[in-house]
Amino acid sequence: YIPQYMNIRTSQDPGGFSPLVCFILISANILRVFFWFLKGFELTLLCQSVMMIAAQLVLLELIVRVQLKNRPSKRFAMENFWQWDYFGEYLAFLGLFVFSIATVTILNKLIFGSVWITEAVGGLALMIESTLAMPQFYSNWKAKATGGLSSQLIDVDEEEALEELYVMTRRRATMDEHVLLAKPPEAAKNTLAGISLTNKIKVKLKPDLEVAVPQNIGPPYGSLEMPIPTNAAESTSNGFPTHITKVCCIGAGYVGGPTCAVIADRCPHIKVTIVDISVERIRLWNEGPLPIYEPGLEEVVGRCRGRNLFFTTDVTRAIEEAELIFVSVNTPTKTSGLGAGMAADLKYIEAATRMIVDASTSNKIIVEKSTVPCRTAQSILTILENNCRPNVCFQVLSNPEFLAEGTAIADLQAPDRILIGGMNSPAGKDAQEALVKIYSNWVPRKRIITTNLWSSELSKLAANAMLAQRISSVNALSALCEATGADIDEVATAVGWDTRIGPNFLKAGVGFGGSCFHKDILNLVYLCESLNLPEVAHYWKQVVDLNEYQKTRFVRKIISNLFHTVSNKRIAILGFAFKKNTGDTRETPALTVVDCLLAEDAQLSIYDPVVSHEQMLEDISSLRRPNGTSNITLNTDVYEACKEADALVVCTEWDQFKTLDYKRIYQSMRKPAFIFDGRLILDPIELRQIGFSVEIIGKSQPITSAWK
Ligand SMILES: NC(=O)c1ccc[n+]([C@@H]2O[C@H](COP(=O)([O-])OP(=O)(O)OC[C@H]3O[C@@H](n4cnc5c(N)ncnc54)[C@H](O)[C@@H]3O)[C@@H](O)[C@H]2O)c1
Ligand SMILES: O=c1ccn([C@@H]2O[C@H](COP(=O)(O)OP(=O)(O)O[C@H]3O[C@H](CO)[C@@H](O)[C@H](O)[C@H]3O)[C@@H](O)[C@H]2O)c(=O)[nH]1
Repeated sequence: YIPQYMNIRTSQDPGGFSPLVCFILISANILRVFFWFLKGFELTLLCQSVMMIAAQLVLLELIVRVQLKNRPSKRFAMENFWQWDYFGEYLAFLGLFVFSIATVTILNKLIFGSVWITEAVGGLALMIESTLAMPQFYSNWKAKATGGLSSQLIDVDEEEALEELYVMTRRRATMDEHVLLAKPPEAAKNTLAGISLTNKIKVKLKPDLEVAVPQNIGPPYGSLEMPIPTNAAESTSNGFPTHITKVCCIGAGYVGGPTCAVIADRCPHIKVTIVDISVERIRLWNEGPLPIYEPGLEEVVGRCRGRNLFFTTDVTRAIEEAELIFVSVNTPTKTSGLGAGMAADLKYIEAATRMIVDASTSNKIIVEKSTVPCRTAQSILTILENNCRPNVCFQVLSNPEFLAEGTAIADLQAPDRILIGGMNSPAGKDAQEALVKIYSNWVPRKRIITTNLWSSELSKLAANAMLAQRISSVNALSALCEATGADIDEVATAVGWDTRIGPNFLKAGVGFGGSCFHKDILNLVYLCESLNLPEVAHYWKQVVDLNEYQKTRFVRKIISNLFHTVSNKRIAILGFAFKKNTGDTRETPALTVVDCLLAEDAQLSIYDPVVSHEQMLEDISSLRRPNGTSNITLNTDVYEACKEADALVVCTEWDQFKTLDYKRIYQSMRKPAFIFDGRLILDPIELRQIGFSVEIIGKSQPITSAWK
């Protein structure tokens, strides 16, 4: 119980350890002590009982003190048995217990002399002690993990367990079930113990096994008292700090905000300052509501803001004091000039670089977080070299970000890998090592990959291109499924079971959206063209072309099913974000659907649970349709959006669309009532039974035959 005590004291969280264990051991041993008076057994065993009572009282006192901080108060009453707030209340109960047993013992010793009463006291002690595993078993069974048991108690290999936790977290994240590793590393170790124990008793892990990581875990770890070092960081002979204590991030967007908030959360010893030129964005980061919607982000920011995480527009000061600077500004596709519509616009990268060099009076490590064309680091270095103050040096690293929106926090807390590219020089290696050390605070070392600069830059574009290529491949097959009668979900499952292919990222749909895939592939295509590799450029261009085809193919399907005209028909668009669990609408396929339907004179009512109406209006206005937004109604209630509609079109896979009351919706619609599922989330059989005419991407009408 000493490791148990130490764990609880360090994490200030009893985790899954049940205080009922203390109750059982104290009461059983009190009975044993009295049993000794009645039937004197060996003195050593009596000593053991006394020591156990003392040890459990010490442990209980700590648990009671810690748990009061983490949960609502519970009054001293029987219905709250052994969950009371104060240690004195437990002592009062135990006093009463001792008094009762003492009375029985004295009466038996002096008056009754019954062997039965003697044996009953001893037997009761044994019976109570034999239930020892029950409370812990119950609490671990409820949590589906053995959190609360110290790893020493159950003897697990923590390295191995950490890897298992990683794999499970990743698996759940890819299953789109949001997982928050909101626990401090120390407490997470308790969770790990549970996973290994589960393996030990050879229970096969279920894919949906709960990783016992409650989202709200009470006080932040890395306590508020932890000082933020003000002294200069340690430097190497190359003049670059190896232990970073102050980090700045330029760009408080979808990447900069969450990434650096997680760094601050996981590294309480590092001061993280996020800067942006947008005064409004910084105001929202400081005052809320946060400028971006990302599950779990509020909790992370809430834990660190004002402690070691700061948001400011004072760019110069933040750069000046930082030892390492992430550049996380936007790199959109160029809209005019050379490479318009294809090449990445690097004006924000250049502006940020010039801001850095102007404000720097000491050596700094610059980290490219933004997605950039291969060899951008060279341009950054050249600008820095030509403008730096005397005796000020820079190192440039490439550290692309692989988070996906909607699961950003889980992705950042348990990344598949961290990629760090750097120069192959002693100073370059030192700079890489400094960044490796930051990530090592929560990412296993073997998942941190170091490469040369250009490999790292290109790997980011390559990863996105290959992910998007999978979606375009499955979407191409979905057209074939509709033509042949095959079912794309069944095909994708069958194909994905091949371990060489794997099951992830094979969901057919209305086409991929988001700020990255489209722009990054075009960026890659432009790079190939500029390097005189037209065949390679053509190959990747097909991924984007097929995506455009898929979006318009879906709209054609809608129009042809609605008797080749949607003029003045009311169509409900369900979902406007580019994917679920985000409010981001950049490159959302919903906008293409809206655009095409407006071109056909349809009346659209749009509903999205997260995207703001202002954002939708801004996006739709950018289409510059002759009627503007007059054919659009924006709804805050999904049932209102569907009322009197001729058709529903699912554009985003929000979970709530799976459980709507479709009978009620059907009754409120014009007939025949159509549903077009662009995300393959609805049950066609159930909907057809209600009366809907259902069209789903990659699925054709069921086979008809006289034989049932
Ligand atoms: N969004 C994603 O999911 C994602 C994932 C991985 C990588 N990326 C890449 O990360 C980069 C950033 O993407 P994002 O989605 O966070 O963009 P974003 O538009 O949300 O944020 C960029 C921020 O940078 C600020 N900015 C621009 N120039 C600045 C300057 N000179 N000084 C201070 N602030 C400045 C902007 O005001 C904006 O707030 C892009 O290169 C993108 O391709 C994005
Ligand atoms: O099987 C799938 C998976 C995704 N999508 C669609 O693809 C788009 C992109 O989805 P996702 O990749 O999950 O989100 P992003 O936030 O765009 O993340 C991608 O782009 C980021 C920016 O570069 C990278 O960091 C991530 O690794 C990469 O997944 C969305 O419209 C999804 O609906 C599908 O249609 N089918």
